[in-house]
Amino acid sequence: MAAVFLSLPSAPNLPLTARVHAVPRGVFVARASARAPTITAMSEATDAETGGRGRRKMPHVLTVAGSDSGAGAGIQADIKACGALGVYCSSVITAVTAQNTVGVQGVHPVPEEFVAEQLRSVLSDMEVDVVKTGMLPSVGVVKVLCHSLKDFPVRALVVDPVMVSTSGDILSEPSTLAGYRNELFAMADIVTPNLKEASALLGGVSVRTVADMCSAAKSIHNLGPRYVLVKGGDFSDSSDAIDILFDGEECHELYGARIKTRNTHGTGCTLASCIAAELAKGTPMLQAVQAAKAFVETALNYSKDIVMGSGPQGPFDHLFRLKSQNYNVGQKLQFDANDLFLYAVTDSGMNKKWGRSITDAVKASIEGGATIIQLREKDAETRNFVEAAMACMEICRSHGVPLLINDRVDVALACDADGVHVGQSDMPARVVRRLLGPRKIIGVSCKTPAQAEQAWIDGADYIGCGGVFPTTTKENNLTVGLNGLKAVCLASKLPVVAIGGIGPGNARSVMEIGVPNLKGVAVVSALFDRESIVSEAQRLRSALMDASSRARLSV
Ligand SMILES: Nc1ncnc2c1ncn2[C@@H]1O[C@H](COP(=O)(O)OP(=O)(O)OP(=O)(O)O)[C@@H](O)[C@H]1O
Ligand SMILES: Cc1ncc(CO)c(N)n1
Ligand SMILES: [Mg+2]
Repeated sequence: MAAVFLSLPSAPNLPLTARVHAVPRGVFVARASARAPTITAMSEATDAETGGRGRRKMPHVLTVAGSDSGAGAGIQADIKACGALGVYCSSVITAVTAQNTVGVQGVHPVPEEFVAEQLRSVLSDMEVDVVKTGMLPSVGVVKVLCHSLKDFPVRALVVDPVMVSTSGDILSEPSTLAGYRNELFAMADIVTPNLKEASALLGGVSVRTVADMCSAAKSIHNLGPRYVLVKGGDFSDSSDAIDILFDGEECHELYGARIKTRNTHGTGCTLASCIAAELAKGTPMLQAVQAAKAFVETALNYSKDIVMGSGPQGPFDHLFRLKSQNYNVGQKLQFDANDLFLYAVTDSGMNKKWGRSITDAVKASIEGGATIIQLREKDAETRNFVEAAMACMEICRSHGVPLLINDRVDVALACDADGVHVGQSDMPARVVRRLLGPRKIIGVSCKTPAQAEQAWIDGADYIGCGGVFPTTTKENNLTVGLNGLKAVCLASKLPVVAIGGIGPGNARSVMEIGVPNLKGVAVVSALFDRESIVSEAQRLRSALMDASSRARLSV
């Protein structure tokens, strides 16, 4: 039983007022069959209460974990991480620890029956989407949790098999290992051991290299979870933070920058909570893991100089976005791939030829229907480019059209653009991601399936594929043709925009290659090397609309 389970959990409000312990189990077991009708009934009631404005469901993660008095890890990290990602987090506490930056001074497990009671309270009432587990101090608690999840299924289960703190203190009985291996893992969508935990789960095998991580991930996958993420935070002599994700078929090497800081207490709890939060929002697993990793890296970077406590491992600040303009202002919550529909790439040479300012070119392309703009200024002075980019940003924001900058991450940062587009010889997308943070849009030009796979691993949001047809805009540009475009689309999970020699006359033939992730066409000369940008954009738009309505009709 891998994915835990599609139906949204819910049950009627139970009379849970001021009781201490022991609620009869049978009451809760019986709820399962009443689940679907209950949701409808609750929606109607709440619609009436909100005066018809509709019911807003908040994504909800339940963390089942231990309390860390120092609040860097455990329940406290989980609540902060979910909160930072806009997700509600309820908490079932399995143990209370006395803990600080020096280590763990004491552990006080919560009685198993009371863990069960907390689980019933939350799961029976509060529409949990995803359960995330952290410190489960005994095999008894693992069993209690498995029972609860069978009674109250949720959409996904994230298991962080916490065993030992970084300070070396034991956080779960050795017998818990058997509970994980024999019961909980089979219900898990993802399990996230660190190097030592991966080794312990496999009877002490050595996990010291990336190849070891990959084979450990495969062996743990045999215990039942759908995905395994072996975390490499403990590879402290590497300049990268490398994690390995095994999806049942392939091992993906996920690279991030290793932040030089002592403030890494709770990275594992935070990572697993962010994965859970993203899954609760509906993000697919692979992207959820990437977003979580980017969050940890950005939080560590923001917090690297914080001084708290005298011990070797300090906490970091999960709520950095509330405090830092860099990580917050004007950011899109999620990239909308449909924005790639009519993608206008400005060209400084062409603007010069037609005597246009870059802002006039941008205004006209938006007026004609462009859905995203990229500024490609190969020969502008930096100061002029930044000024023009700021002016274009204002125009684009006021029309709700995203603006990307070609190649120049510094210019994108300076004008707070929505993102950057890079080619194969520009800065690697994963470095761009590190500089721009998790929420900006990153596009990568790719000609081959291998480049497309790398773009995804590096955390890109979309692929630009071409030149599809021969073009004069780029010298010595290899043409991939419609077949090359199709091969890249089929090989990638990312949305693709086609580029190179495309205009109103051939846009339809491009869109008709019939792959769902081809989202639009990007054009340079078809708009900017023409007398009227507005009317050329309109012609192109109607050719694209025509192609998409035909595609819909033929489905
Ligand atoms: N210094 C660092 N810079 C960047 N990323 C890091 C760093 N340390 C850890 N990470 C990342 O944090 C995530 C958690 O990995 P880690 O191996 O630290 O987990 P853990 O040992 O379970 O953490 P903890 O037990 O301290 O909560 C991984 O994605 C890892 O790559
Ligand atoms: C309560 C708790 N959970 C997890 C960890 C692992 O970081 C910790 N140190 N403390
Ligand atoms: Mg851990």
